[in-house]
Amino acid sequence: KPHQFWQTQPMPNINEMDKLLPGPIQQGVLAEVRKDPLNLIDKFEWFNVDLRNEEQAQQVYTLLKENYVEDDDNMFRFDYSIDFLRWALLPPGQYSDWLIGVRVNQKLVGFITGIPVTLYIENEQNKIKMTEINFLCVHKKIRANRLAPVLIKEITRRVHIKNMWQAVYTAGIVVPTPISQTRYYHRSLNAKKLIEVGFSSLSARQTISRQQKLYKLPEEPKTPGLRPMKKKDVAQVTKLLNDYLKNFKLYFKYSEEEVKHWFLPRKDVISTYVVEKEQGVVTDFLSFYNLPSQVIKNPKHTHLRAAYSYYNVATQTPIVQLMYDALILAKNEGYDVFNALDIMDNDKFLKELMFCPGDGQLNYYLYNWKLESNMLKPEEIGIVLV
Ligand SMILES: COc1cccc(CC(=N)NC(=O)c2cccnc2OC2CCNCC2)c1
Repeated sequence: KPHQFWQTQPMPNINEMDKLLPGPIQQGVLAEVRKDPLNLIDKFEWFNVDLRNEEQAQQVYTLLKENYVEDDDNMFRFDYSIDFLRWALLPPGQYSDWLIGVRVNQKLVGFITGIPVTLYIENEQNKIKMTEINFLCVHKKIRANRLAPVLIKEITRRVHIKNMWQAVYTAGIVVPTPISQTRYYHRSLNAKKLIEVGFSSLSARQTISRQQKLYKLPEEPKTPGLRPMKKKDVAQVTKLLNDYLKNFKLYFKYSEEEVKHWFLPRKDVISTYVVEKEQGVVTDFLSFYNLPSQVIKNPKHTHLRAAYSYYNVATQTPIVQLMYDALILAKNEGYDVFNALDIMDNDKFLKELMFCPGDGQLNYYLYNWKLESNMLKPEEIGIVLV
């Protein structure tokens, strides 16, 4: 009974793990891809979301705000802003039919998205054009209709039509079959608020003021030459990023166009700071994205302001110092907490900078691909999904 849908999909399962050869699990045949959308139950209809359209963007925003991912104790729910969704879902090369909505009487009740990516898997030779899937959401009131599998099948069809046969995605839940199980960590920036919203709790011997002292940060960053990224830095940041990411077993290669899109600062969406040395040489950069959570029931606060570690490259500055500056910058931008996964080189700073482990995990998935190694260690993962 469990994973009724996922057992039907080309994902490695436990007992056939060793029989599968590395690479695609199923060979896709373009001519066999269904040309028309899957059938929907009566009154439900497909519609391609145009996020540039204010009204449609509002509909997506509201659906997610009220029905998207909550933490395990249902105290917080992600509250992605419209500006954030436009950043995340309108990258260079996006397809207009990969932002898929389902409507009933003009009301949005379901959503799923894909963006085109080129993923390198375990080595430079496995350079695969595929889709990055995200924002699978079904309205709370219609959860029993098995709509999620239909949304997944429909976006799979629209990806197959483009002659792409793999996908990458993450989820807090475990379904067949994670390629890596990463853990998330939190670093307190505003101890008082985290306790007031119930994100952190005090043990018997702890007090709010002791916590505030413990997590106190300097007013200003330490690294000389640290400043917000500008357009003129794009070429150097692209080189730093691509050289760094090839160390990992799962990574994207970025064009300058893509670095412009993903890293140039956007207020309340993405913050990127570079370290500029003499003669304008950029030796390091740090970045974090803004993903607030609605505090579901709290008399005093409606939102938790959270910064999420994005990509950080330290070639001259010690990574601990660079990330300590990231904490100071995030605090000064008004964040309450700084979150990070134990992927890439993050475990080099998590403990030293007093991050605490979260109560869940984030699983990475590859659709229709058997790895050479059964699982990847978190430190072998070089991609961050928003
Ligand atoms: C604090 O408010 C929350 C609201 C909803 C869920 C969670 C727990 C959670 N599931 N956190 C993460 O998945 C997470 C923790 C650290 C870093 N990135 C993360 O997820 C990212 C990447 C995947 N898509 C969601 C955002 C927390």
